[in-house]
Amino acid sequence: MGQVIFISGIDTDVGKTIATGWYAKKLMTQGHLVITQKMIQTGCEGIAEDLLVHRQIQEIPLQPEDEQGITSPYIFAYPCSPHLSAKLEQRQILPETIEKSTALLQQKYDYVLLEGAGGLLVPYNQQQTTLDYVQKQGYPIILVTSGKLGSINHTLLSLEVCQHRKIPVHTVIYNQYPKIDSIIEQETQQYLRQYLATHFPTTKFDCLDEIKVK
Ligand SMILES: Nc1ncnc2c1ncn2[C@@H]1O[C@H](COP(=O)(O)OP(=O)(O)OP(=O)(O)O)[C@@H](O)[C@H]1O
Ligand SMILES: C[C@H](N)[C@H](N)CCCCCC(=O)O
Ligand SMILES: [Mg+2]
Repeated sequence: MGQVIFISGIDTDVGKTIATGWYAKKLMTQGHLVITQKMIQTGCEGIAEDLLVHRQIQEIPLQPEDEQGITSPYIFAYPCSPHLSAKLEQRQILPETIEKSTALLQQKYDYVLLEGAGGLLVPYNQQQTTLDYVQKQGYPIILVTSGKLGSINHTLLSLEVCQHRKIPVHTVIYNQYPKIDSIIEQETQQYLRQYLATHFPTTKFDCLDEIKVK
C-alpha cells in the first residue's frame, strides 16, 4: 500500500505544483514508483493543469490514471476557492470521492503526492476545509513556503495549526523562486531553519531552486 504525502503551502501560487513535480522526480530517482494527484483543481477544464506541470517535471507522459480522471477527481472552471467553484456549478465535493481515487493510486504506487488547492484552511464546502480532510485521512504534510515578505508569518501560522491538529509535518520546502530581495530571502531561510530545529526537530527542510518548465 503506497504512502500518501499531502503537499500544501502557505498560500496559493507559492509553488506547490512545481514542488510536487520536483519531489516526485526526486523520489523516482531513488527508485520509487510515484504518482501525483490534485485533490481539487479550480480554474481549468479537461485534465487538471497542475498535473500537466507535474508530469513535465517528472519527465513522463500523461499516465492512464490521468486520462481516466483518477488523479484529478474534481475539476471546476472558475479560478477560485473550491467551495465557491463547486457552488457556481451547483456541484458538491464529496470527500469519499477523493478518498476512493487516492486509494486506487495507493494500490499501484509506492508514493502518492496529493497536492491541495491553495493553503491549508481552504474550504471545499461551507463546513469543511482542506485541513479537516488531511487530518481525517492522517496524511503527513509537505509544506511549501517561500522567501517572499510575509512568508515567515504565514509559515509559522501553518506550522502552528498542524501542531495543534497533531498533523505531522514531513518536510518544509523553501521555494527560492522568484528571487526578489536576497537580504530578506536569506534571513527568512535562516530563521525558518532555526525555528524548525527548535520546534519541529523531526521535520526536514529542503530548498527548491528555479525549475525551467516548458
Ligand atoms: N521553483 C520554481 N521554478 C520556476 N517557476 C516557479 C517556481 N515556483 C513557482 N513558480 C511559478 O510560479 C507560479 C505559481 O507556482 P505554482 O503553480 O506551483 O503555485 P501553486 O502553489 O501550485 O498554486 P495553486 O494554489 O494554484 O495550486 C507558476 O507560474 C510557476 O511556474
Ligand atoms: C485558483 C487558484 N489557482 C487555486 N487553485 C485556488 C486557490 C484558493 C484560495 C482560496 C483562499 O485562500 O481564499
Ligand atoms: Mg498548484
